[in-house]
Amino acid sequence: MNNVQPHILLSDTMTAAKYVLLPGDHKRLDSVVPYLENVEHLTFNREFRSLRGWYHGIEVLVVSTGIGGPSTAIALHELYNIGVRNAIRIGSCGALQPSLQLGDLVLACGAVRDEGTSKTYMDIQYPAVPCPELLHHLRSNSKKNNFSSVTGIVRSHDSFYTTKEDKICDYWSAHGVLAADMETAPLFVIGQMLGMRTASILNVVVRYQEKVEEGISNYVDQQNSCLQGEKNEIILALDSILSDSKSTTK
Ligand SMILES: O=P(O)(O)O[C@H]1O[C@H](CO)[C@@H](O)[C@H]1O
Ligand SMILES: O=c1cc[nH]c(=O)[nH]1
Repeated sequence: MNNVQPHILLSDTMTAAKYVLLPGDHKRLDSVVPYLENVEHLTFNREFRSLRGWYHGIEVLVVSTGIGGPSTAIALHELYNIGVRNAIRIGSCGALQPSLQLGDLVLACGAVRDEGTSKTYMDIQYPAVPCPELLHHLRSNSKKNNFSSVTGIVRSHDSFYTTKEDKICDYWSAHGVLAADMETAPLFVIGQMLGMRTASILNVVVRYQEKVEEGISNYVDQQNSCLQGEKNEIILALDSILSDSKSTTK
């Protein structure tokens, strides 16, 4: 069967992986390479770049989703079509709480659906939540590795530069939301609808009330502890895949 998917350009003849890591930025694939064996770079079309490798004998795909819900939804559908059933986002985020430091990891136990993509799939009453077993593995492996992480609700959004951003962030901060990204809510909702197990790890790259452009520029320039956070989230995702593959409860 030749089922090459139109955007990610992968087919089920190219990989038998059941697990995928999903960074937004395609450059983050290079940071995953040192942790995998026998890495093969597969495809690169639009924002979707892919590679596969092995972690302790488990085949793992890594596919970038680009920025935001629509491209993430496309990647998820096409990954489902080639047999992938477990997706862990390895993303970046802006903190919504002053206690969060650069490089801390946020493990999402739910996401505010403040974006358009998940709403086109499912009524807003439907919760955006991860697979409980995958979240459990993230939490226990974070503890084992001694990573600085916190579990809580995140907010997924569609905008960066409206005049209302500060107000919106303060509102969700006051209601205990930990951090903001753009893909976690659609990942959780659409994953659930497809029958895929999902989880999301977010590396803090912008402090609460810091200018978002400055935080992201520093991350892009690889100037700060965000890079350690990025390494930690990759190790955490891979160790959790290993735990999950050994688990009898899935
Ligand atoms: O670094 P990634 O994984 O792309 O995640 C975050 O960074 C992008 C914005 O700069 C958005 O995609 C947001 O969710
Ligand atoms: O504030 C931020 C920072 C990174 N990514 C986001 O989505 N928001």
